Formats: sequence, structure tokens, C-alpha cells
Amino acid sequence: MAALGALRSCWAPARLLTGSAHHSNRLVLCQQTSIKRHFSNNKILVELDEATGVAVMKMKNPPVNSLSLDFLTEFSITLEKLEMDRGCRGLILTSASPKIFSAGLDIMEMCGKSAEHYGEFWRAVQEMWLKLYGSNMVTIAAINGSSPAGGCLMALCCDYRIMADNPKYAIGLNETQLGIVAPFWFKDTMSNVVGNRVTEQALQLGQMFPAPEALKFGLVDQLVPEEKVQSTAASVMAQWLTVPDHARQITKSMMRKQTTDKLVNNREADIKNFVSFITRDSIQKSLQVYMERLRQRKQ
Ligand SMILES: CC/C=C\CCC/C=C/C(=O)SCCNC(=O)CCNC(=O)[C@H](O)C(C)(C)COP(=O)(O)OP(=O)(O)OC[C@H]1O[C@@H](n2cnc3c(N)ncnc32)[C@H](O)[C@@H]1OP(=O)(O)O
Repeated sequence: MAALGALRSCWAPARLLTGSAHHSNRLVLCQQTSIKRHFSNNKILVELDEATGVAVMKMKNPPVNSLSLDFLTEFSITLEKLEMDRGCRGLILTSASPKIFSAGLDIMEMCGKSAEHYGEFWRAVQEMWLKLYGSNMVTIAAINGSSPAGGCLMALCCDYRIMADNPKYAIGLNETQLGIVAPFWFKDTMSNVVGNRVTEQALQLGQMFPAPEALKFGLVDQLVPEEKVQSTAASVMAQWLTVPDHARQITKSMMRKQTTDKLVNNREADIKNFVSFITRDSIQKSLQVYMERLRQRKQ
């Protein structure tokens, strides 16, 4: 993949945050040493706490964390790195800038480009989903803003979702509102979380659920005040990590394998289907109209 070559991620040297010792005549007190490894690239900030085995991954792709080809590539490579790191057992996924968790797939990647580009883009979307949904780590989405379509998919891939309790923030698979269709694996991911009936209605309507509604329908597991999203994610993570890894991982895989296998066994056909759909004049027109509406709303 050409975009792989563009990888700009790097390992920063380990940083000792606290480690000072206080001496007195009778007592030597050592503060707990906490080593945090930072490895970030242009669009993703990662801090791995070696003491807890928890990595916090912050998406940073201004202005709205849209999932461009570059972003998706960096995301998948970062995730792969964490997956291979024996010191990392849990991942908290969040946004570096509150208000928007992720605006979903970058619409500009699906407009006015070549069939080859669409194919490469879609493969990167698949790869992100396969890696996140299939992760062996405990994954928690700390949803600190709105999260339409592909952003909602990312949150749904996680094992647990904590959302900021703000009715201005909404989450959902709104693809039909753009005149496009959520593919079967988006649908399956949602249906595995909230069930078939809710998914059927929400997908047809392209429904975006304000945070309180999202909780009511089980799209998220917990609402907390905005300033508590990260700390709640950390304490939920600590609970999940009390379960032995091997037992939890086998269980997770048992629950998800049928869903991931459906895409693994049909990847090329799924790419072909996407390319033939997105290159239709009527679909290109729909996306342009949607982008225009977004711009006008802003004005
Ligand atoms: C066979 C299968 C076929 C197809 C399957 C395809 C599946 C698709 C999945 C998707 O994820 S499609 C993307 C869906 N996303 C959306 O609908 C989100 C649209 N955006 C918004 O609702 C809002 O922008 C917001 C995320 C709520 C943020 O609102 P805010 O008021 O804070 O910002 P603003 O609207 O002014 O946007 C700033 C800037 O960003 C551009 N933008 C927004 N979203 C996207 C996006 N998804 N892709 C690319 N660009 C996006 C927006 O146009 C503004 O740009 P500008 O400053 O140049 O005007």
C-alpha cells in the first residue's frame, strides 16, 4: 500500500514521570514509579502506562477527526504496534479535541477521485475495522463529542462505551442521510450491540442519537459529565483488566469471529461493491449536495 510508506510514527524515549525518593533519618519513602511511553505520529497521540498496561489513544486530525486514508493508515499501524506490545492490555480510544469524537469517513476521500483511490481507501477502512473489532486488548471508547457514521462504527467496535452527558453530542450510523448505505459489517457491528430491531430502524432513518437517547437504546453503556469521561474510562478499564486475559480474549473472539469472518472471506467483493457504488453519478451528486449543506449550515 502506497500510503504505508507515508508513515511518520516514531517511538519517543521512555519518560520517567515520578521517581524521587525522600530521605529522613529513620525512613526512606519511595514514590511509586510510573513509566509512560509516548509514541505519537501526526494524527494520533498515544500514551502507554507501563504500570497499568493501558494505552490512551487520542485522535488528532483537525478540524473534525475525519477518517482520511492517511489517518486510517496511521491508526491501523498504531493499533498493530499496541497489539504486539506484550505490555499493553487495554486501549482507551478518545479524541484529542472535545466536541467531536470523529466525523466519520472523510467524505472528500469519496468524492471526485479515481476508482483505484476508492479501492485503496476502502481497504484502509476495512483494515481499521478488522483490527479494532478483532483486537485482543480491552477496548473502551471515551466518546467526548459527536460521532456520526464511521466515528460511531469505531466506538461500536470497542468493548465498552462511555459518552459525555451532553445532549448536543450525537452518535449513530447516519449514512442514509448522505444517500449512501452502511455496508453489512457496519450493520452487523451495530446489531451485535443494540439488536436487530433498533438497528433496522436506525439505519433506514440514518438516525443520530443525542447522548441520552444513545444510552436509552444501548448504543452507549454509560453517560458521565464531560470532565469525567477519561477518569471513568480508566476505572472501568481497571475493572475489566481484573479478568485473566486469555479467558476474556477467547470469549471475545468467540462472540465476534463469525462477524469478522464474513468480511475476511469477502474483502475483495466488498471493495468491488464499494467502488461500483461510490463511482455512480447519482451517489457522487448526493455526496456533493450533502457537503454543500454542511457548508451552508455553517454560514
Ligand atoms: C456500499 C457502501 C457504500 C458506502 C459506505 C460509506 C460509509 C460511510 C461512512 C461515513 O462515515 S460517511 C461520513 C458521515 N459523516 C457525517 O455525516 C458527518 C458530517 N459532519 C457533521 O455533521 C459536522 O461537521 C460535525 C462532525 C457534527 C461537526 O460540526 P461542526 O459544526 O463542529 O463543524 P463543521 O460542520 O463546521 O465542519 C468543519 C469542517 O469539517 C468538514 N467536515 C465535516 N465532516 C466531514 C467529513 N465526514 N468528511 C470530510 N469533511 C468533513 C466540514 O465540511 C467543514 O469544512 P470547511 O471548514 O471546509 O467548511
